[in-house]
Amino acid sequence: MSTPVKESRPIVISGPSGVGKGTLIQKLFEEFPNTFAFTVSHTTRAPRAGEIDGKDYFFVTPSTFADLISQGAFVEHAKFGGNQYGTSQKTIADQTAKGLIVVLDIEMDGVRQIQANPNIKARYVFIKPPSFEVLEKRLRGRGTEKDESIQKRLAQARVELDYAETGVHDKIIVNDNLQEAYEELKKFVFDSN
Ligand SMILES: Nc1ncnc2c1ncn2[C@@H]1O[C@H](COP(=O)(O)OP(=O)(O)OP(=O)(O)O)[C@@H](O)[C@H]1O
Repeated sequence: MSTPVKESRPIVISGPSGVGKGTLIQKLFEEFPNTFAFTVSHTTRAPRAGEIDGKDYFFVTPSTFADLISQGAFVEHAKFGGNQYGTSQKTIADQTAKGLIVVLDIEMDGVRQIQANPNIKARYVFIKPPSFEVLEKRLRGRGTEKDESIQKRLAQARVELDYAETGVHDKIIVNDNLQEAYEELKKFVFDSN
């Protein structure tokens, strides 16, 4: 079922690794399968078990990634946890042209770059953990990262949380109770302009 929306500006969802962005976005897509669209990011990181090239990410080598940067293909690209991630201008334009609302799940440097890009008029949501301790617990509980990667993500999380304090996002949602956070996200997506 598709739901009428007031506008089709892309929604940029950011927040520290492990805070629950993927979980919230998945719920939104499940409830409204014909309203939203993902853009498939490019990354130099290795696929996790079950991830499919071209669906979850375009998995590329560092050299291909560098070529795409020099061609100006990305609206944002960033290095995180030793790997590079980028969103192409084309993937956003293609989905918006279909009448879908693009949902972007990106981290802080990417948010900054999109905010500086006059061609993209997005709305910005920050997902915040109830506490740093809870964030660490979720990240460990997910079981996808080695300890070194968890430490990197937690260090980056502090920087992300400080950035959110500067008031650059349109909406900040604390993901404590998942259902409540999801309701807040839906309200923002469908109600505000
Ligand atoms: N409100 C919540 N309460 C308890 N656990 C949660 C909540 N939201 C998400 N989780 C759990 O926390 C873990 C991290 O969630 P998720 O993978 O969605 O994070 P993420 O922000 O997408 O991380 P990354 O940026 O690394 O992809 C998952 O195991 C998820 O099930």
